Amino acid sequence: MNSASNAARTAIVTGAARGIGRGIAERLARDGLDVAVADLPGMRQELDEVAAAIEKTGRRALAVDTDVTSKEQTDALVREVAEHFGHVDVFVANAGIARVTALLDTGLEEFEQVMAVNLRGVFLSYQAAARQMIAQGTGGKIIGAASIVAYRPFALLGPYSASKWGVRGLTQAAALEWARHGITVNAYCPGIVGTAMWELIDEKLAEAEGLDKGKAIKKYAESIALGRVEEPADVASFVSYLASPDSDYMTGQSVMIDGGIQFS
Ligand SMILES: NC(=O)C1=CN([C@@H]2O[C@H](COP(=O)(O)OP(=O)(O)OC[C@H]3O[C@@H](n4cnc5c(N)ncnc54)[C@H](O)[C@@H]3O)[C@@H](O)[C@H]2O)C=CC1
Ligand SMILES: CC(=O)C(C)=O
Repeated sequence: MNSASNAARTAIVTGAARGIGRGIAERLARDGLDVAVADLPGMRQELDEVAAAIEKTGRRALAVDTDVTSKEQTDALVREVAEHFGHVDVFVANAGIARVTALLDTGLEEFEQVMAVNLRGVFLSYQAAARQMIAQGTGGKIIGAASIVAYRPFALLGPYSASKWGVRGLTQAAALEWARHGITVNAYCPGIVGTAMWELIDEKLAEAEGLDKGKAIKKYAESIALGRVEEPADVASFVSYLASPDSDYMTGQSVMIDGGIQFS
């Protein structure tokens, strides 16, 4: 990697107002990067709190309202960060949504909502980040949010699983095409992380399986070899590696970080 040399390296993290994205943003700041955090306008208060937490580490922060399903907004995010920090070295396309739905009951609108955020959003993010990094001539690190369901589906997460398989494919294609620019592209595949997303999944799965609230996540967590539900910090420490020069010889990979649910 040949990142911008004298200035601090910089990162953009989408879906950073809470959960895994917040964990990644704060971890990258502790690693010494200046970090721009992006999320939907409705998450502005939480996003400002994350920016304040980043500044407490001594690094610079920037909060930008961004809907990653919009090409205009995703391009504007990268442009604003490049103008503010001078360069973009790391882009973490973390934003995602989950919908719990049986395939036969899934309407087209719901299917397209999931694809719009989880796959189109990652495509637009990868594209905007790569264009900036190529223009800089510095190389860079592009990192996407996949999931263990990119390798094996969970019941009632069909469209979500398909979107994450898509992220795996996109990550491989981008890695191939952009290697000559010194850009590596990898994705992380968490398992069962205790965030707002799994609160929603638990509620819906419990409803579908006739279980009490909190019981579905408990049941699924029994398959975790390490015996505990994953935390955002577990994902963030792996993303810290992907964002660092230590991972310079790794590209095109979508790697399980799941406490041992799925062995590859
Ligand atoms: N929680 C889990 O168990 C797992 C999560 N993942 C993936 O990790 C990523 C983060 O997940 P969590 O933190 O658990 O979810 P979360 O629901 O807690 O946070 C997701 C964030 O993304 C933001 N977001 C949603 N749509 C957006 C859009 N169109 N534009 C910009 N931001 C948007 C939300 O406002 C929220 O702040 C997602 O891509 C998810 O699919 C993957 C595997 C497991
Ligand atoms: C939300 C998600 O990706 C899983 C595997 O739970």
